[in-house]
Amino acid sequence: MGTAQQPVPFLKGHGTENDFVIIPDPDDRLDLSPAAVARLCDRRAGIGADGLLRVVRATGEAEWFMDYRNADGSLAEMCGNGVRVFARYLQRAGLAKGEGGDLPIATRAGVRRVRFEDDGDITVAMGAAALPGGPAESVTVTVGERSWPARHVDMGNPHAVAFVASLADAGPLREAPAVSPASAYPQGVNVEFVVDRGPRHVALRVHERGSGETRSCGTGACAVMVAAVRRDGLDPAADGRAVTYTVDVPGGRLVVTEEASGAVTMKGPAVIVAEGTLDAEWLYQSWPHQAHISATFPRT
Ligand SMILES: N[C@@H](CCC[C@H](N)C(=O)O)C(=O)O
Repeated sequence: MGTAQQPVPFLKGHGTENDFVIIPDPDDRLDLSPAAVARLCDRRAGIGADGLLRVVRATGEAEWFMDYRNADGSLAEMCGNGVRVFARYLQRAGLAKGEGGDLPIATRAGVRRVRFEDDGDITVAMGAAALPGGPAESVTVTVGERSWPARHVDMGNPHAVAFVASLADAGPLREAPAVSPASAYPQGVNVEFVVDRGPRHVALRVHERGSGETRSCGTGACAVMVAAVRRDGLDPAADGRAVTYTVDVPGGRLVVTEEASGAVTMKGPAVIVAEGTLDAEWLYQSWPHQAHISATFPRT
């Protein structure tokens, strides 16, 4: 449990403007309720962020576990931008053993390896995408009166990828798009809207499960790339050649590669912008909306 009187250190960072509160908690002492996470991520009454990264010491292949939470306090399996920002924090804190090689980081979706590039970017080995077959392969995304066919892509967390004529077509995205059949996504879904910008170059908007529309989504960029490769009739496995796409997001640019093995890598920036301490009494106070927030995955 956290000690209510002790200030709680935090940092703030972002990757292509997908922003995170980072809470170092090496010894796993803090019990951050969904309400406390939502309070921290609130852009008016809190620090403000799309999600939270709690840094916890792990045992096994990876020395550190990324406890990722969405802005509404719910848990998610994986966060692509988050894992780069998490790695940047470890590097800055002198905790990134394996620098010069690959640094393993544990997530709920399994271990992800990151590499610090000479140009300052961080590359993440995101694992292979899963492309569910059968009725779940093709889903329909609806916003208001408009609907689009979409592809179900799993990057450790669930995505529905819809190719659209214009990024403005989805409107202001104040609410989560409806995705059917709902049975394809029993835990909810992240939705990407995608347009072409040129050969092997796409741009997206994203509505994230648990966070709303954000300026970027790393797992979303990978899901989009994997869907675009198939839409474009490319087959890295059959050709025995990696394929790379540039994926523009509202907050910047990510470069995503699918290897012949199916392994996906994502390269992009990660920045720490501030650090400070949180008032623990504010953080741990009971909150009237607590009853409306639920976590849908196991805690670790
Ligand atoms: N922004 C993230 C994805 C965060 C999790 C997502 N909202 C979910 O619930 O699956 C990324 O960069 O991948």
